Amino acid sequence: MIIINNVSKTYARGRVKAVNSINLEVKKGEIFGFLGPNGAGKTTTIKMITGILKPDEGQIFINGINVVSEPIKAKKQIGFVPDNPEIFNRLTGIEYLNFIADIYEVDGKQRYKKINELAEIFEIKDALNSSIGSYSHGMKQKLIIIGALIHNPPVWILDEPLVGLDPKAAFLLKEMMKKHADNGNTVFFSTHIMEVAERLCDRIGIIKKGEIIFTGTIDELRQIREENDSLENLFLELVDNE
Ligand SMILES: Nc1ncnc2c1ncn2[C@@H]1O[C@H](COP(=O)(O)OP(=O)(O)OP(=O)(O)O)[C@@H](O)[C@H]1O
Repeated sequence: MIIINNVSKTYARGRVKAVNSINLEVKKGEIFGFLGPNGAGKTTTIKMITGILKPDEGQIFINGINVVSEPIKAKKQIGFVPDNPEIFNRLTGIEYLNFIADIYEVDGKQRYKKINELAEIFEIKDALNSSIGSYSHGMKQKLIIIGALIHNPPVWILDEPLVGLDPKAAFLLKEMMKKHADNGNTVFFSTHIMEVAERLCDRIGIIKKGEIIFTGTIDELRQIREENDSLENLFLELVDNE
């Protein structure tokens, strides 16, 4: 479960208000899509949820753990896939995964099982002994996803996870996200594409210029957007973005 209470964040010494007093609650068993156009504040919010950035105001709890006051404990709950897969090019895939498994104190048996299972699913087993520098964008992304899930985290946070993945890998990841939520866990992901959210999410939140302008189901969005011009325009913008 993720709780975001009145969270704000500014950049450039307060000149850029990236996130403005947002409130969100994502429950266990739920896939939550965080939607918004470019520059809306999605990545900033995700960086605060994962403890990379500290909110200027407000609090964030992951399964009841305060991200700022108990950062290590909170991070153990989270599997995080960032939007940019630029990672340690000089390591081999398996060195990277072992490094991540060491940080999360995953024992040998579990890491072997998880790496085997996920590398098989994403078809990068044969590449694990090659250096990451030789990987394509999609392969790096798959490696990051495996690394993010190696410690079996209950809460998945994914920043634009489907961008750059081939259709088969995107399908597999979506299936994994559904299964994870069906097992009673939490999945939070950002996207700027309405269609992705429509197909995958139990609920969505829409952020625009740092403010949450809608939370609810896709059906609820359909009902109210006809009466709300600004939401309707944003909806069309997000659909056009595809
Ligand atoms: N390090 C930074 N310094 C100054 N301004 C920043 C910084 N990072 C983000 N911003 C600004 O904060 C706002 C929110 O950016 P953010 O990256 O969170 O949006 P986003 O919704 O993730 O966008 P995108 O879909 O393009 O990734 C934007 O106006 C952006 O220009």
